[in-house]
Amino acid sequence: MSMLRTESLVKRFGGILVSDAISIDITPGELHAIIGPNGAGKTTLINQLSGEMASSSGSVWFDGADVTALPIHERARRGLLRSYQITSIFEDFTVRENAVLSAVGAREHGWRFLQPMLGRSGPARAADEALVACGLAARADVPAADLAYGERRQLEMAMALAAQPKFLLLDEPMAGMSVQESAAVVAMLTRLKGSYTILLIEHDMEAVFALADRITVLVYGKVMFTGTPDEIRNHPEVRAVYLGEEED
Ligand SMILES: Nc1ncnc2c1ncn2[C@@H]1O[C@H](COP(=O)(O)OP(=O)(O)OP(=O)(O)O)[C@@H](O)[C@H]1O
Repeated sequence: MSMLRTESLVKRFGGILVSDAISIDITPGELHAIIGPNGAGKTTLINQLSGEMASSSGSVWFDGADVTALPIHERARRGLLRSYQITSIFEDFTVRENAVLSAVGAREHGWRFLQPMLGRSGPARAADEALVACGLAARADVPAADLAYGERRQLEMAMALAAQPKFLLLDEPMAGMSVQESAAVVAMLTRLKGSYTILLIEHDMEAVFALADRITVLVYGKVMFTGTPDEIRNHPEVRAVYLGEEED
């Protein structure tokens, strides 16, 4: 059974075909990476999966249901979540308050309940677990405004996890990070692996090959190949078109 599946998904911008009949299939608990040269259509595909962009044709199936026609918030409510689409970080709130707010928001209780919720089991527990998973437990009581760039990205991820999604769409979570910050994100994703189903777009090939169960190579909007990291490494066409280009 698949958690997320697309059938011949197409996106056209005017006359330009950006997603060219993409069919992918992601199983529960899998960490699936999408790689491809700049402009291959990776971000467009994530936009189509999250619901930020309507598809020109084809379908998206999530958790057994056809969600192609559903708007972004309805897909999020069903547990298909893109990390940054969570409420933006509130600077004056502590790290923990931000995570609790996200957990409360996901349950559609609304804001005014934030204060009492901080002491309650459901959202507070989800928030604390998310902070531990993202390596931010020791920073829980720090105002979000005091976080370093890498920690802010970790908080965004913690806020997504606090909402207890079934599926996480991660678009370049390591972009703009230092080597140490990237290593912290790889460690975090390694801990999360298996507990969540994750689609990861990332240019850092070392991270992708360390983390992914399977990788899909996208070139000019088309799926060139899907396989395990070893299969990708040894695929002549992929090496020539993509990995070779990266080495250059
Ligand atoms: N709103 C838009 N209107 C017209 N063309 C677009 C639009 N969004 C994206 N494109 C085009 O679609 C193609 C794919 O873009 P996309 O950002 O999805 O690629 P990508 O693989 O994510 O690239 P990168 O690795 O550089 O982030 C590009 O040629 C881009 O110019």
